[in-house]
Amino acid sequence: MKGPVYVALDTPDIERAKAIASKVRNHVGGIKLGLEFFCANGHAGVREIAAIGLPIFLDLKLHDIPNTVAKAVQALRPLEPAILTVHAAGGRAMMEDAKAAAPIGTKVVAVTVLTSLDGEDLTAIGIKGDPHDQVLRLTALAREAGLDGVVCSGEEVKAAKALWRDGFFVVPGVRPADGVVGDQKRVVTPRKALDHGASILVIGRPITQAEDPDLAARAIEATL
Ligand SMILES: O=c1ccn([C@@H]2O[C@H](COP(=O)(O)O)[C@@H](O)[C@H]2O)c(=O)[nH]1
Repeated sequence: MKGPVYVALDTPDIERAKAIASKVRNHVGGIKLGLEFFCANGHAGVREIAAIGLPIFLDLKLHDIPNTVAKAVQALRPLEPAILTVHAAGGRAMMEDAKAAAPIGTKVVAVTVLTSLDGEDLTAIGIKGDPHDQVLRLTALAREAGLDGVVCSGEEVKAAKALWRDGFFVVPGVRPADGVVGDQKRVVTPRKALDHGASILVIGRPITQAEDPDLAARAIEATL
């Protein structure tokens, strides 16, 4: 695998996405495309970015009844993403059906607790316990459902990995030591996320909103 950083290209503007991808391509291991990009550009947009030659992580965080999610994954099959996300909160059957519908080479990973949420946010939506407990509960469920791994913050990845030695761990909410945190609440540095067991790091704004995205990607790479 190339470097562990997947750059999140969160923009509806395909030309901007292509420009950033081309600038940072030698200093990242892959490209993450999420809802903002996909809703604006669809399959054709994903294909254009994939033509740059880096693995594509399609972060659509699918969450619906099992049949609907399975059909959505089937519709995504021609894109053959390297990684695809569903929400673990969709339940075991939904995750099983998503995995069954995915292409053989696609890692299907489950979002546990969004890195933008803290304990208070969980209480507000009726989830007792802290993010750590909930991440471990959903990691165990994702493993039972036959998925490839989970998305969690760098604060939980060590414990999640202890539970699932050969799981694939995606860590967003990653900020360089002096980085702007923004809407993220459970944040660690790239180095710490890797030391604690992350398989890949998802980094968006610290790279994409930097004056020089290539320099920002290089600076992050140098800390790893
Ligand atoms: O729990 C999660 C799951 C996914 N994300 C996504 O990662 C990037 C993070 O972007 P930054 O600009 O580095 O904050 C973004 O695309 C999210 O949709 C996440 O942040 N947390």
